[in-house]
Amino acid sequence: MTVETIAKTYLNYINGEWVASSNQEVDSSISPANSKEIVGYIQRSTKEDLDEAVAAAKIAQIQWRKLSGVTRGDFLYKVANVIEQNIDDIAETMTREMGKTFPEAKGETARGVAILRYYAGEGMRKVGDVIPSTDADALMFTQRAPLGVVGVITPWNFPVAIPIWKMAPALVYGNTVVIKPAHETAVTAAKVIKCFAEAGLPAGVVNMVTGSGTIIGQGIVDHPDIAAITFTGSDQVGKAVGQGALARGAKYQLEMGGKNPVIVAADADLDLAVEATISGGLRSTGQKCTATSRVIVQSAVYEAFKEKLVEKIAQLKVGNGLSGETWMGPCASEKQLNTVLTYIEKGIAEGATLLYGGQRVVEPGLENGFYVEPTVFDQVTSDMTIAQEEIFGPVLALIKVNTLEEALEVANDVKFGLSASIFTKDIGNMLSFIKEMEAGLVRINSESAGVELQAPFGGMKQSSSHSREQGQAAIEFFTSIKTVFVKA
Ligand SMILES: NC(=O)C1=CN([C@@H]2O[C@H](COP(=O)(O)OP(=O)(O)OC[C@H]3O[C@@H](n4cnc5c(N)ncnc54)[C@H](O)[C@@H]3O)[C@@H](O)[C@H]2O)C=CC1
Ligand SMILES: O=C(O)CCC(=O)C(=O)O
Repeated sequence: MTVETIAKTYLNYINGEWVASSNQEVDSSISPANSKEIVGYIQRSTKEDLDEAVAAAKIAQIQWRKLSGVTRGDFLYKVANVIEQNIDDIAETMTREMGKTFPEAKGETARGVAILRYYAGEGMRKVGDVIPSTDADALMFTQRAPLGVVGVITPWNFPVAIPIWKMAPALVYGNTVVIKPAHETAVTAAKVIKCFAEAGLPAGVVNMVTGSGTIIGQGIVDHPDIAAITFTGSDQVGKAVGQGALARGAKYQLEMGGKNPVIVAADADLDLAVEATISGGLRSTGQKCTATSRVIVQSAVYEAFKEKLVEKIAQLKVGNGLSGETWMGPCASEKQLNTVLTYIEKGIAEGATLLYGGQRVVEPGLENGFYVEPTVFDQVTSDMTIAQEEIFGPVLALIKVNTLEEALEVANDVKFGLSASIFTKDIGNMLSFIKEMEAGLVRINSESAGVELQAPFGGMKQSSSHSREQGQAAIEFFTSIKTVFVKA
């Protein structure tokens, strides 16, 4: 039976008003824990809706940029407070809509609050430098100017934190925003945008248009009045977004895939390494761009590590993320489940040994959800598809190496370079890893996932557009530098 009675319809937010799409069409957002459950109806918007949102953002920017950073920051403090008041509802919606467990969803929402407060404070920090001029009578300094309207295109895996870590800096530096959230998590996004509305932001400063990637996402890429685009999502779409933006001279920032390794050195604390591999690889059902997916283990401890890993994984409870007993929820969508199952089949076909899991979970109560077992492959080699491509699911590939040099070679043998971690007690190993590892985040004795909001976040190689988000790094994308020369 389809549970439709509680499903509400969520509207676009344009110029301070909640409005239906111009074609009156909606899509249902279903729960991955039970595909019969409709979480809500969301607008299947048109190019005209996007045009309206961009026009509103463009007009609103004229006044918004004139406010002081402190005043803009004050609005963000208010948004943070409203989200905090609604944290349980937002987190529960996130769990119902994309499947991650309620504690993870609540943690992510709290992280959104902290990000807002961080960037609210940013409104009081310096926005330029004084630089000595060769002319002793002149004053030369830099000033940060906003870009204009920023288009924000976000994925479903962090439906609260990612929109906020893009919107908060965009706003505090004087830009206005049009966001197109992932369609899979548009109800959660609408609840977040409602908090921006309740905080009293002026009309047009934040606008949300839901819809397909090909119409609304592509519309943002092509729109002449959108000055900059910030994107997180797949490698393939990200590259197309970058090309489209470049073609019309818009600024762009891309965060895309990862194929993150953990190296377990012969001297590692194996219990710690096992915990971190499980947490980094399987939390959020492996659907993080920072998730651990390759586990590169020195031969001296390979068998012992493997045994401990499988023993712990066997204890993980898969189920509905709203149940207190659940450790791992479903994949976020049927498409994602099928992607994961296809990669598992490829792993087997290419000769890896399936050590644990590998099956869809269809036990009573879960048969209508997109559940898959946590999965471990043994005897993986670096050339296999499961060791090269981003799976975005709870699949770990164990790779045996003899030396640390070999471990680093394998760790770097992918096109991505987002996050990497090593477990070792040896300072020499740590220093080699920090120096040689081609990744934007290198972590010692800690899992590959988990980003601190006050530090730069982004990848090397093909994981990003070589830019960084979050912390102080955000100012580089969301502003332009003016060099000012004043001669009295
Ligand atoms: N790095 C990350 O955090 C993420 C990576 N992924 C990877 O991507 C794979 C596919 O997931 P999807 O949700 O399909 O990612 P996607 O890249 O298709 O979607 C990300 C965002 O881009 C939008 N989009 C789609 N087509 C577009 C276009 N032509 N122009 C502009 N925007 C467009 C989507 O509507 C969504 O808002 C996953 O299996 C995973 O490997 C997915 C989500 C997040
Ligand atoms: O590891 C994290 O907390 C952030 C991951 C992330 O940014 C992503 O998956 O898109």
